[in-house]
Amino acid sequence: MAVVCRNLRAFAQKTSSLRCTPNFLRLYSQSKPAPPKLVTVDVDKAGVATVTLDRPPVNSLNTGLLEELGVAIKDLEANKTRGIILTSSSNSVFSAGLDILEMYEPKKQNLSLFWTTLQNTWLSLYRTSIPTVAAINGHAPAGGCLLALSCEYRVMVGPKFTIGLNETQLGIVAPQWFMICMKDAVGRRQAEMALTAGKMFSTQEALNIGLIDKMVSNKEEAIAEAQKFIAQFAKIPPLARRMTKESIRQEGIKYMEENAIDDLKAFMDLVVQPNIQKGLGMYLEAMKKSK
Ligand SMILES: CCCCCCCCCCC/C=C/C(=O)SCCNC(=O)CCNC(=O)[C@H](O)C(C)(C)COP(=O)(O)OP(=O)(O)OC[C@H]1O[C@@H](n2cnc3c(N)ncnc32)[C@H](O)[C@@H]1OP(=O)(O)O
Repeated sequence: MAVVCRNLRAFAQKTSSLRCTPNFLRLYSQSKPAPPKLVTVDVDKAGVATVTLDRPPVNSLNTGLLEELGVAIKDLEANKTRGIILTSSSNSVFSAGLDILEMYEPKKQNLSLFWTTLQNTWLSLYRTSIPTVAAINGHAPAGGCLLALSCEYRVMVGPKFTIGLNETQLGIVAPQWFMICMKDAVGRRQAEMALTAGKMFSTQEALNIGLIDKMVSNKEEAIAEAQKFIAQFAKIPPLARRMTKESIRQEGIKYMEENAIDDLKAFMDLVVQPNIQKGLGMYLEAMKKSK
């Protein structure tokens, strides 16, 4: 027993002295790599932040990405950033929308956290006082379109990408707050037509109905247009701007503040339905087969 204790003491001394050596730090950092960041933030000299979704291959929105995006927006607000440009690290997809794997055969707790994180991050983006622009450099279906719609201005790379709230095509109904965002951008009539058909718009079609504000031919141009949009606010008194944005977006903000719990319950009840689970499984299979 005494020998065991002595050995343990020797080992403890050895490891505690090892703890600070470069070798130990190297070994420790090798065994515990930091998880890759799913959202990166670059602030330029003018104080404008480019927030890049970076979850290959398609930036599907899982809890981790949504959480990071929410934290990034809060940090940028605290740092008085002059503008946010939301874009993607992919060359062909802005975001594929909600991560279907978060909804397929889920644990109740995870599902609830997923939806609550989506609600909170959406509200942070939708109501932030910072000017926001989506530089949409790829396809933006469903939840991807929602993120773009939550910004104040949308510049999209064309002509080959598509955007829209396609939920009815998947046999589901877009939540009310998704619909409010579409109405905000294109008006009630166009929103009704787009949503009931679950239409995915080409870049040119999206421009025609006001779903996007500008079509450009590459990401660099999209970022330049976004910077131009943000620059105009340098001359506008910030309090007046903030209050106007908050006021004009009142319907969506109020909806979420008053209905978050009911919205969560409706989502949780729906997703666990056997027919929805079966549909999600088939959808995932179909996506794999279409490769
Ligand atoms: C169907 C949802 C029912 C849920 C019921 C609850 C209802 C409440 C929620 C209502 C609101 C829902 C909002 C949503 O956002 S639902 C998600 C809708 N999104 C889509 O339908 C987009 C699907 N994806 C695509 O169309 C294409 O992937 C895309 C055009 C974006 C890109 O095409 P590309 O050819 O470049 O890439 P692949 O299709 O080969 O995909 C690569 C891999 O990524 C996987 N993938 C794609 N999209 C998703 C996704 N949304 N979630 C999870 N995984 C996704 C795809 O399977 C490939 O995986 P593998 O490499 O493993 O095969």
